[in-house]
Amino acid sequence: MKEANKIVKHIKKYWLSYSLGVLTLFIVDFASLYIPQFTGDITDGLEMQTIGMDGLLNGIVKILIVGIILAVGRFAWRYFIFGSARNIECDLRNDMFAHLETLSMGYYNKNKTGDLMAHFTNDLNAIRMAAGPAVICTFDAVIMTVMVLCKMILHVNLGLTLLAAIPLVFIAVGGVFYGKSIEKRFDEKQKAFSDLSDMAQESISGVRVIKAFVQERKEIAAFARANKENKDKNMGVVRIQATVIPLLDIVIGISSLITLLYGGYLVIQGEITLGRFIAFNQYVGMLVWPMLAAGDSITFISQGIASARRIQKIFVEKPEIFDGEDVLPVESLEGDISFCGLTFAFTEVTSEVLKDITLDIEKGTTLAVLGRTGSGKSTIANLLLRLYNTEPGMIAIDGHDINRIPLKTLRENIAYVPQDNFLFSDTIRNNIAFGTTGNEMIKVQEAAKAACIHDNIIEFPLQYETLVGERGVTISGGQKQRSSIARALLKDAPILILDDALSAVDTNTEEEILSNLKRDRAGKTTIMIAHRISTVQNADRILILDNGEMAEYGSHEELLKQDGIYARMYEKQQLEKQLEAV
Ligand SMILES: Nc1ncnc2c1ncn2[C@@H]1O[C@H](COP(=O)(O)OP(=O)(O)OP(=O)(O)O)[C@@H](O)[C@H]1O
Repeated sequence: MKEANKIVKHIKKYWLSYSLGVLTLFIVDFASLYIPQFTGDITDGLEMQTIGMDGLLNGIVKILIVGIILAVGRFAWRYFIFGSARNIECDLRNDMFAHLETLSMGYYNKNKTGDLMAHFTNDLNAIRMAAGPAVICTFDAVIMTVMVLCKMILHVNLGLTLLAAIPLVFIAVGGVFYGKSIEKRFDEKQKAFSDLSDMAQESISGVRVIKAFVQERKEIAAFARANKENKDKNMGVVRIQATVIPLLDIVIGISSLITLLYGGYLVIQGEITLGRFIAFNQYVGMLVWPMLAAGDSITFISQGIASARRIQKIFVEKPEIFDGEDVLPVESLEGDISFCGLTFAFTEVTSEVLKDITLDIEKGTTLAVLGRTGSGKSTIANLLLRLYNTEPGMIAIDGHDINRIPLKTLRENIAYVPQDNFLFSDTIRNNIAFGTTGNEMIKVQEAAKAACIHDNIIEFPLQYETLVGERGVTISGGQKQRSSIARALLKDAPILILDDALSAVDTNTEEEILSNLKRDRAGKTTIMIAHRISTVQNADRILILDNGEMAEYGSHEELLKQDGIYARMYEKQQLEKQLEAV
């Protein structure tokens, strides 16, 4: 039950609401026992002619009062118990989301989005069922059965009650096997649902690629396979439930027949009155629900445990990147960066992506990073943002080891334009203002102007209030890229990292953005990852990475003199320029 710890913590939080719910449930169950008794008394009174019209009305009023208690009570227990279950589900969902936000990139590299989404839907739903309906079912199955049996013994007959109780033994034994089996099948069902969610999520996100490569049929077939697997696993659960419910009905039916036979015999023998016999049959009827509830209770609890186990796997996941005990009380950064023998591999089993990089980026200067694809350029950006850990002493900012700078300070002092230019499903204005506390229009517009996107935005009918679709599909790739630059510029941090941020703009716009950057970023540090010489040639220092190594390092002029990789790239791109001009 270790898996249920998080849930137990939340159940404790709502103990008062649960207690009120259980108390009203008890009152309802207890009060409902009086209806058969009052009905039996009226029957006996009428048969023996010991009651008249007054007595009959009196009996009916008693039944009515019990009916009102039942109506109010049933509202109250639903409100308290189902309400608590909904609160627990809501709290757990918040906890899960907050926990996921703390997890490092390594976790997201290993886990699929669809799978995580399934935890938020199906698993939390199963936990809610275990925290709500299961509580009622378990209470009814145990307390109601005990109360009904007591009433049967005290009010009617011990022998008859023992006979009626025999099926309960079968149900109790069968329930143990049923619970184990349903838990296993439910786990498989949830896994199939995760895979299906993942498939749907990937296919919808990648729909443009699918269409461009005319792969719709293949995707449809793959989806159908995942969907069938999901259906089959669901059928596994349905089959076992479908077997158990008729079995319960049979057991209950046999029990009713036996009690009818033996009870009828007792009436004929004069050992019990007809009224008691009628009341007894109503009590047997009242045992049907607790028996069914026992089945449901086992189902809900088993499924809840399986889901709690799956969710617990997320909660035990520890963030790899966090502030250590030796964290320094640094609240702001200037932007002096130094790499000292920076060597990095993503995992212990993969090869080194960066090898022995040593250089300084002084505050207020611009470093450009060039290199073939896969040479490690973006990795440098990831390491500066501490999305992955580096060994102590390899990266320092303002003389502080990066691992000792508080994460909040580090990331607040770096503005970053990622390569994928992710935009949220929100207005352009809010997207640009994402990294700041307000969304003051003047500031948003200034940043948009510096990123050369303002003129495009004001052409949209809703201008800055234009909604950007999921992943920014309603605006062009270049516009998305420049909106992303504007977002970073508005943050106005001491360090700016542009990861291939000018790849989708024409050379004129590129020139304009670069000159705006020079003006706005004076005195601040900029790291510019690029593929084009035109983007980097005015940078103070240029680093050429080759297979993770520092192949060349210097200013534009120095690198041209070296007549190496950079000089060749320059010549090639000059040639291309001339050809374009022709
Ligand atoms: N999360 C990761 N796990 C393992 N390896 C990774 C991961 N991310 C990148 N790599 C590998 O690290 C190497 C460097 O990747 P990086 O993204 O830094 O290259 P890049 O120079 O920025 O390339 P590009 O110009 O194509 O953006 C590549 O070989 C890549 O496959």
